[in-house]
Amino acid sequence: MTQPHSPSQPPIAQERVDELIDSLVERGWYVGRDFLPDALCQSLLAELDDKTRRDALVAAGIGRGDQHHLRRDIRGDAIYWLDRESQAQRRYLETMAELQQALNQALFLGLFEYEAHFARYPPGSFYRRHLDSFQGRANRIVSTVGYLTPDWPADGGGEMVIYSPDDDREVARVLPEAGTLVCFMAETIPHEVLPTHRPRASIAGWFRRNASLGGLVDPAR
Ligand SMILES: O=C(O)CCC(=O)C(=O)O
Ligand SMILES: [Fe+2]
Repeated sequence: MTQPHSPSQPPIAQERVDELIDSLVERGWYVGRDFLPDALCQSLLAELDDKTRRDALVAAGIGRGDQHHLRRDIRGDAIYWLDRESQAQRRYLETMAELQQALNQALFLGLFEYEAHFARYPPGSFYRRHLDSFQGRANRIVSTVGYLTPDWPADGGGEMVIYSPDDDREVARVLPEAGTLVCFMAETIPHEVLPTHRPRASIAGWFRRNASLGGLVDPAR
């Protein structure tokens, strides 16, 4: 019997990776439904639920380093940075490493690192429109968001809205349904999370290039 994700078997079909790359080139963003395996999403959600019960999540802030501060009027999620401690996390990170390799081969992006956190948005929370690359530190090159909550209803709120970088028009509205992966250029694609009506679980992550500032290597967070 074949294992659902045996190490020799790439978890994502090549056609899906090609589709993602084409869309990034054409539009700067990609939305893939059923991109992530169900069993993987279930394990990751169980892990996030467990961390939530154990109070291991921290309130998310904006900015990094000295500039980091809480702004509940801007974002209301709680996060946990991936630390490779579980099989499910390692599997997710392996999948992203494959994607990183494919992006580098196709687009010469020079991505060399990936950082990601679990995010839980409690009912009523949101993340206002923003770009993912911090000003003056253009080191987050490509963003990814993988959704973990199964059976998300059409009226559940919490959609991710993507805007055109050219004219600010809304170009996509994505239900945060388990298995969906969104990928976009971090420096140019404005996006937001609309207020959610139920607990919303995801993994947000960023492929980075190393940026050094004043001789210091940029810290990851
Ligand atoms: O969860 C999402 O849909 C997007 C989250 C986001 O934009 C972020 O964490 O930067
Ligand atoms: Fe974002």
